[in-house]
Amino acid sequence: MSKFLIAPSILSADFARLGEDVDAVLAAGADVVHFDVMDNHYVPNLTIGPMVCQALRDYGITAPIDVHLMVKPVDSLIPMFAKAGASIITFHPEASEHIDRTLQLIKEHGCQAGLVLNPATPLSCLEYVMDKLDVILLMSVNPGFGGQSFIHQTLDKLKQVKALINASGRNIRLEVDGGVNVANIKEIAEAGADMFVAGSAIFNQPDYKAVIDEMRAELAQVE
Ligand SMILES: O=C(CO)[C@H](O)[C@H](O)COP(=O)(O)O
Repeated sequence: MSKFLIAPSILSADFARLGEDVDAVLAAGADVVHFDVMDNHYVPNLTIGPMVCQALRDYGITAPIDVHLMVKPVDSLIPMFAKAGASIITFHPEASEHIDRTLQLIKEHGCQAGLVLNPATPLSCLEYVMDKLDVILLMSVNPGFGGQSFIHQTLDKLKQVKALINASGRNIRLEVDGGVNVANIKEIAEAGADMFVAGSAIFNQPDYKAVIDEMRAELAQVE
């Protein structure tokens, strides 16, 4: 398997036929299902919860499901998502009263744990918890909606986080989410990302395989 993971955001999938659409994007070569959970409180939009995650598992989806919690508070949803089949659970530090406790809770429930940093969230929130992180997700748009443009300053932030990961000596995935597409994925990988969330760039095209193949071709130039 490539060291780079492509994680289509189902925020841009066809919710009326979600199982089928997720199946199609995995058959087209995606590695991970990115599952955006919004509560109309932490972010100004409302999406899906643990029942939909369970429904995807019941439908037969076996790929890792990467649950991105854009909710506040977060802790009560963690056991529910773990039970519903989440593989990775990430949350925003601003949404948890006790970041260390929330990370531990995710791990106690058998999932990989990660923090999500909004474009203006400082890197200081990573201090003291690097040892508990499996994933660091940098938002390259402000969270809440698909189809926004990539915020260019994220490239510098990626480089800084990559240096922190290298210094920690730990195997932490560096994920990026928002405005990722065929034209910029190479530059994002060069800045240090190894997991790429893309919603509209994939689901808004008729041929998912063609887009994912193009993304892989760009990434192959970095590997
Ligand atoms: O978390 C998100 C928004 O909060 C989405 O995952 C993200 O924006 C992906 O959508 P797109 O690739 O269309 O930008």
